[in-house]
Amino acid sequence: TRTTRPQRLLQAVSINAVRGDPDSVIKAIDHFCKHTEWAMNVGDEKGAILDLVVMETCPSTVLELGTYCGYSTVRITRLLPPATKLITVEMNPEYAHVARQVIQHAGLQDKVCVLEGESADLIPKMANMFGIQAFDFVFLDHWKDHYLPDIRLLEDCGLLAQGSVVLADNVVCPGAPDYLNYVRYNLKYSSRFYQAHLEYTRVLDGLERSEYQGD
Ligand SMILES: O=C(NCCO)c1cc(-c2ccc(F)cc2)cc(O)c1O
Ligand SMILES: [Mg+2]
Repeated sequence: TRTTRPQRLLQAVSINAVRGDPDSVIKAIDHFCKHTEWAMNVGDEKGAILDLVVMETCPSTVLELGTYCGYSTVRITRLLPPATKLITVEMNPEYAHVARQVIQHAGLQDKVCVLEGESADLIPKMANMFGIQAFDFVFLDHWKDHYLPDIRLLEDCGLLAQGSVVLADNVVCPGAPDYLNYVRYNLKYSSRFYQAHLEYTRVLDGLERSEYQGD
């Protein structure tokens, strides 16, 4: 096929969503994925849980690993107060390019920084790049075998503080068993599981919310 799935998703947004309206961008993507073509966005069911966790955290600093087409970036950023910044990391340049356009269609480009590159390379540079101490909220949605090494790297770089909340997608499907074992049995975290389904399907999946207890 000439176009890619992210490009077809972006076209659905540009045709069906109202410029500057994040909720219409979210609805357009969910409609596209339910009726035209499945795509690996967090989706509406898990997205509603994501919304609740973001709202109860009221974060000032947010990190997302795994932007894809920017669906969860828009979901999170639409809930943040004006002064807040969200940093999202995507290693696939084509995904990053589509995500920037989706985020712009939602009118949220001034609150988001899309970083292209490997999370392991970028995490150690973030404190200096953005003048931040710790992240209040982290959303893990990138390669599932990178969840564990990256949360350890965030700890080692001092980017998690007491009360920091880490929410991980897909802990059942595709699964992140080593990550789950770490956050559930490590006293540095208080973890809980939110049962849900793989986006746009009836396959079981879920989110794991892990609160850092401090050093
Ligand atoms: O790999 C994923 N994300 C990182 C990509 O840069 C990912 C995959 C899937 C999925 C795929 C294929 C299947 F059969 C089941 C699940 C779902 C997701 O929510 C995801 O985030
Ligand atoms: Mg996911």
